[in-house]
Amino acid sequence: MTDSVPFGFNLLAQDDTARTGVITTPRGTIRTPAFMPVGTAATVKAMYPDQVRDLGADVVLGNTYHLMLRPGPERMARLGGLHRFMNWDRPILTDSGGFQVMSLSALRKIDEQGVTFRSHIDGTAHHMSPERSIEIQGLLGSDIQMQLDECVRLPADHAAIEKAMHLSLRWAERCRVAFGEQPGRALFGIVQGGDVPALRVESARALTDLDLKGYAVGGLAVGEPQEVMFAMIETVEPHLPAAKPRYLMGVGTPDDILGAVARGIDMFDCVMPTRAGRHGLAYTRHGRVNLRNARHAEDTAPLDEASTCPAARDYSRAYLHHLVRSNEILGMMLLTWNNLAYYQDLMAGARAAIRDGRYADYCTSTRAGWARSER
Ligand SMILES: CNc1nc2c(CC[C@H]3O[C@@H](OC)[C@H](O)[C@@H]3O)c3nc(N)[nH]c(=O)c3cc2[nH]1
Repeated sequence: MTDSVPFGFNLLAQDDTARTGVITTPRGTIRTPAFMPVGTAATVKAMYPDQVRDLGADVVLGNTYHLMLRPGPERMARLGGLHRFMNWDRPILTDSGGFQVMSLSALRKIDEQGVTFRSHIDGTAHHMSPERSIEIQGLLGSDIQMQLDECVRLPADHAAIEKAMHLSLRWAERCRVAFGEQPGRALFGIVQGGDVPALRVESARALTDLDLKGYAVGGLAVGEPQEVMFAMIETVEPHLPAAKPRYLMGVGTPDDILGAVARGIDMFDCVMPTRAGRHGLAYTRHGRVNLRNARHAEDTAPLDEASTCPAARDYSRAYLHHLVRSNEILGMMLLTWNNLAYYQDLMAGARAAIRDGRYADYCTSTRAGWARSER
């Protein structure tokens, strides 16, 4: 990887508040709006890396919390870093680990210094400070690194949301110092503030003053209704620099993504397409299809004969139903492949529609296709 190519973002077109652009990194470009397949433990589950690339993904996610516990950051560095480890030579974005500590580990504590927790794998005690999170992401070789933050589950009281947002701001500053100057890599801040508009604006403005290379909207997709999520994006968007990428963490369904793109978001990650694939659920142009359902038992039609993805085009629903009912590994592989291909097709369609100034029509026709669902 060369640092000759600085991290950058070029806005190509806008359609109302929706944007399309290109993020440049030393390991390749990222077309936005972008969906980033989740590769938590150094693998996009049930997928080969070249399949992930071929279906159109420009970037995948790794996860600091999981990788710091296994195989460990120093070992990963000795092995040449995460890209070589997982045979993915394009950009990788890593989350900072705070969210997983709160959702996965036992016996955790948050204080000014950082998070203290016990591994959900072997119960060993760990401490992660903002500085250590940045050090770990550097040892992994991450191209886009996230600040350590405190994400509050909703609903929550105003005091708890404010306290976590202010702590996250102090941690953003410490991450910026620890990250230093790395031209080819990016540190993103994470806007917090729960469902309180004033706190959201305060967080966005303070992070913008740090002049980071990108901004995530965090603290959402944590149990709030979609309209609250959209309202918070609308609140924050005007206070984020237009020239920097915006990343909505952990989102979401195809409908969430269309709505968030319309409100100015550029990057998404979500376990939905991969996790649903492992549970027999297919995302298609015609809506969601539950292949476990007996009505597919003799349906010789594929999921989508018009798809370029072999998993959607070359296998009957009857066969997929059989694989899912038999809990066969190939069922998880084919449905994961189909779902990630569908998400990438959805993003490619959105990018083209924004370029052509017809994004509203694209959303209407895409949603109409889902309504014809449950074939
Ligand atoms: C699902 N909803 C949701 N996920 C979220 C994640 C994890 C995404 C990360 O969690 C992992 O997926 C579960 C992936 O590896 C991804 O990188 C968040 N991470 C941080 N640091 N801060 C947040 O405010 C935050 C909010 C989220 N809301």
